[in-house]
Amino acid sequence: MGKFTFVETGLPGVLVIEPTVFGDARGYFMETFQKEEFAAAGITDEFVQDNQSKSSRGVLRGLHFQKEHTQGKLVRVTKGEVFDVAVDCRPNSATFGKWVGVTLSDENKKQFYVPKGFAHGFLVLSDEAEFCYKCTDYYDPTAEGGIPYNDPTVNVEWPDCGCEYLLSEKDKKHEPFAAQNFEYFNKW
Ligand SMILES: Cc1cn([C@H]2C[C@H](O)[C@@H](COP(=O)(O)OP(=O)(O)O[C@H]3O[C@H](C)C(=O)[C@H](O)[C@H]3O)O2)c(=O)[nH]c1=O
Repeated sequence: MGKFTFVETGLPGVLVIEPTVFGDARGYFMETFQKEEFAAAGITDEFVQDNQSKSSRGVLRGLHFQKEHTQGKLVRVTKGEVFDVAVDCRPNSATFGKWVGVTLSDENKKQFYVPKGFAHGFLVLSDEAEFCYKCTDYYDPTAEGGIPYNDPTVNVEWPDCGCEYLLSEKDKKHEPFAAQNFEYFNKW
């Protein structure tokens, strides 16, 4: 009996995953990853690294990718709420430059799968948010890349978070999407 519902999005390969939650008088239990079920849904790459970050309201981390060791990511929120975004950066894709977003929260317990070849980022909508994710390749700081969160070509429609955005210095300096050559994603 499957414990997950896999929901397609406007971008092929990008999935929203809804776990079965078993509630009782003590609280709840849910499985958050299951190799066989995820493989049957097309998520077959092995996860090799887990990450966790905490951010306050208005923090916007992204939109990031790795040019080498490009990472597929299975993301979820264990506290608070974020608007999570994936951008297709694969030049040979029919949805190149297109984005999809989903609200992830500890309430809705939804997960989001961002495949290799996509940029990823999120905006925190709650006072604080804890963000946990699995990656299909290792961190490689020499391969870091990104696009501006407000890139005019991609045009992500970020929701109101009730305050100014807080970005890292790195995230203030990404080259525009249209100025970049994403040939390293041709093979995904
Ligand atoms: C990503 C990463 C970072 N770090 C170190 C490097 C820095 O000293 C510190 C903060 O790194 P950074 O500012 O790149 O963290 P984020 O802005 O949250 O970056 C992440 O943001 C978006 C949402 C992503 O999808 C990526 O996983 C990643 O790019 O953690 C590591 O040691 N390992 C790692 O895998």
